[in-house]
Amino acid sequence: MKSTAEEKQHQKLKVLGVCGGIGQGKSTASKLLVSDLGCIAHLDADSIAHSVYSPGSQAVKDVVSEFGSRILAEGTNDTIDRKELGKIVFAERNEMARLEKIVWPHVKTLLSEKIEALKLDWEKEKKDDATAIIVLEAAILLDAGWDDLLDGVWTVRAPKSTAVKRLVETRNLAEEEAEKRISYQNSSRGIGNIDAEIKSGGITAVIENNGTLEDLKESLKNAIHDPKSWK
Ligand SMILES: CC(C)(COP(=O)(O)OP(=O)(O)OC[C@H]1O[C@@H](n2cnc3c(N)ncnc32)[C@H](O)[C@@H]1O)[C@@H](O)C(=O)NCCC(=O)NCCS
Ligand SMILES: Nc1ncnc2c1ncn2[C@@H]1O[C@H](COP(=O)(O)OP(=O)(O)OP(=O)(O)O)[C@@H](O)[C@H]1O
Repeated sequence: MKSTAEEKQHQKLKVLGVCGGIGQGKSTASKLLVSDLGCIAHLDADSIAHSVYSPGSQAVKDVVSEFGSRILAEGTNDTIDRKELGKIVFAERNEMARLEKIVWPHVKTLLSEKIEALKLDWEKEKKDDATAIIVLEAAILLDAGWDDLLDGVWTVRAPKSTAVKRLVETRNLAEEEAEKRISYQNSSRGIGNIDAEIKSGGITAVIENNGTLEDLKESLKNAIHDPKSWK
């Protein structure tokens, strides 16, 4: 018979952070983890960040007071035009840092609430499921300091040439634009400095994504079952 401690360990619901640069495959990996590998939910930080900009919210007021009314959608005084805001912040790192300072705390609050709600639902169902995992996909999760929410942090990695090819083929981006977007994220933790993050324990597994979707699925499956992939 299992001891109570063993049982608890067995039933623990884990939160897995998936990071990686644009076009490397973090979204594909996160979806596979749920559709094929038994994880129970996929939270996407990009969409959660978008929901922070709901018209009239405190975040919108704070962003407008920082960047001015030029980032409001035409004819409104409470709705952010994300494309306009993007033009400013993607062009200049310091501008993005100002935005992140406002937005990231709101995103973290929403994330924590969503994770708590999923945990409560799972506890109620009392499934004896050793691989009950919530997946949080976020390119910037280490920079944002969300690792305290996580039981493991995996980075999905593909060679730059593969990522550029995939972005050109599937997102209709010009090659130069794809390269520019990849370079933009190179200074993010867990994207441009993977070896140092592995050494310091910031990243607990690297998922190579240079093959087929079946290869990616196999790597993810191995990582789920490898204790070294978890904190
Ligand atoms: C600048 C904003 C308004 C542009 O919105 P838009 O809908 O046009 O683009 P989207 O959000 O889809 O982002 C496009 C790509 O850039 C990446 N990206 C977005 N913000 C950042 C960032 N701070 N650092 C690095 N990459 C980023 C996204 O992961 C995505 O791959 C929006 O990206 C934003 O609010 N960014 C700041 C908040 C943030 O860091 N979000 C990322 C996850 S929380
Ligand atoms: N192993 C693979 N084989 C074939 N295509 C792939 C593979 N992995 C990812 N792709 C494709 O490459 C493109 C980029 O992948 P994905 O959207 O998962 O990247 P991402 O890291 O989430 O990027 P972003 O930061 O923009 O969200 C997608 O169109 C996806 O279908």
